[in-house]
Amino acid sequence: MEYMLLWRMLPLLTLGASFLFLFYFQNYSSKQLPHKDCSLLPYQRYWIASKRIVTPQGVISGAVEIKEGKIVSIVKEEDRHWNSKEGHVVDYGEAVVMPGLIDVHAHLDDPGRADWEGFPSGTKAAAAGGITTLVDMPLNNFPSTVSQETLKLKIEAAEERIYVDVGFWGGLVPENAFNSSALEGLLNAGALGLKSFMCPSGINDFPMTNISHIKEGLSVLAKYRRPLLVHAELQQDSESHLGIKEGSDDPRLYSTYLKTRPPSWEEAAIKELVTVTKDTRNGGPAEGAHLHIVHLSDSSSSLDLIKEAKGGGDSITVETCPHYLAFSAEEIRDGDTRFKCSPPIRDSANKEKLWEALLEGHIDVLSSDHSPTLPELKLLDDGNFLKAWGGISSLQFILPVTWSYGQKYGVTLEQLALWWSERPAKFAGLELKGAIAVGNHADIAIWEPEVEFDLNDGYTVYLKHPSISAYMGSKLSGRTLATFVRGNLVYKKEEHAPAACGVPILAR
Ligand SMILES: NC(=O)NC(NC(N)=O)C(=O)[O-]
Ligand SMILES: [Zn+2]
Ligand SMILES: [Zn+2]
Repeated sequence: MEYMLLWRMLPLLTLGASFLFLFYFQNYSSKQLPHKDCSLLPYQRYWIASKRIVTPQGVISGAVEIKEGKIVSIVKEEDRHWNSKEGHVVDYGEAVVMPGLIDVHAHLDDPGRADWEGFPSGTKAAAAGGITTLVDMPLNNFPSTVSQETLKLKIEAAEERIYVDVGFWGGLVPENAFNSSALEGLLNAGALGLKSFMCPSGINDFPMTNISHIKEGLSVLAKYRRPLLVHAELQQDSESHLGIKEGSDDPRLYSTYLKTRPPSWEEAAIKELVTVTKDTRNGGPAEGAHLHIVHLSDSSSSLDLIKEAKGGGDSITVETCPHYLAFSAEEIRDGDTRFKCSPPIRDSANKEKLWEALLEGHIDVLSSDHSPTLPELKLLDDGNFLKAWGGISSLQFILPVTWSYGQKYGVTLEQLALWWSERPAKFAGLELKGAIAVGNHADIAIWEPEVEFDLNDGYTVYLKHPSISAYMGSKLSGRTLATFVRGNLVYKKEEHAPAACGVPILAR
């Protein structure tokens, strides 16, 4: 009897199921397909033409065909038939068409301290600077991103509030380091890798790790083939930082701050790190894991240790930031705490050696380490370097800064693409990003290297607190004309697309 009833109900059940399917599918696809407010260009299929397109095979004159967010063909000028092909052509003339920048180290402070930066302002600034993907750091937001649950808060906070794509690093802290299921939960939830500090981070709910925590972290990451990023400064109790005398050393002098964090701190941290990166070698117990040293400042002994580890087959990379390449300690004016960061900006000889290492390929990638705060916490009036918040605000300017300060060293467009797109994409595991190549996301920055501008009050800065940026007041060259994220024109000459259509990037 019951059996008969089931048979009679079957058509009804099938109908119900198909409605459910249709409903789900429509919802799903409406989320996936960009709506018209995502882009300032009303085409799904079009060409971007220019005399200077930066591809992994070199700079070409020609056009890039984009269809539904992806690059579907790249045609050289001499093969002129793209002209006759269907589709709208946006001709940028002499402007440079480059892969969008990928910044693997940015603190957007959202949720919890969105008044320091926040997803909307941070990603608008990114788009205005030619950045198409950011990887957000797990600290300075509150709570810190150290668990599956807190990563979920990040993803929720990003929803419909990001103008470029954003991935997330999770935090490796003493609380989760020996708890592999907690770490796996965080990695399964989509963290692209983990980040830890070997010195106090300045954030209470993000305590520092020691080398045993780091070794444990690497062993879990090995299974996922994802990286561990480390802030490598290890406090040395000896001479230096205790050497400054309260009262006699003026806290408004940059040199006073410099003494508190000598290069020996970086060297000591890296010395410990390379004892565990041996495990990442082929056949080693943590093969598959990777260690990445963030924001290297010391270009002497610290760098030598990294080179040696690389030479031995350790899976290790290192980044530096535009501020270490642009500024030197001698130029920082008394009380100008906009320049305070850790590790500190060192002397000009150190800077020259950093450039050399970058040009020779010993430094792998560049990142902003955009780490803003409230202007009050920068103590600009006081100018006390010892008490001010450490962190440089730079996100919108990283391309013109690298380009402008790189002129002296003959930096090429291909090198910019390597340091800011190709290698960061590979390092963060972003398979469809980082190069203008067929099949990749159409993440593209259009900019004019020769156009100079003054970063003064008349310049439109999208960062929440422009006044704390160390670059305000400088003259730079390289203006962003337009930025495309997965084919959406998200930024064009001081205008953003009405809707925030960046997506969270989650590792699988
Ligand atoms: N809590 C921070 O954002 N710290 C940052 N501060 C800097 N770099 O001065 C960093 O990345 O270490
Ligand atoms: Zn750091
Ligand atoms: Zn940082």
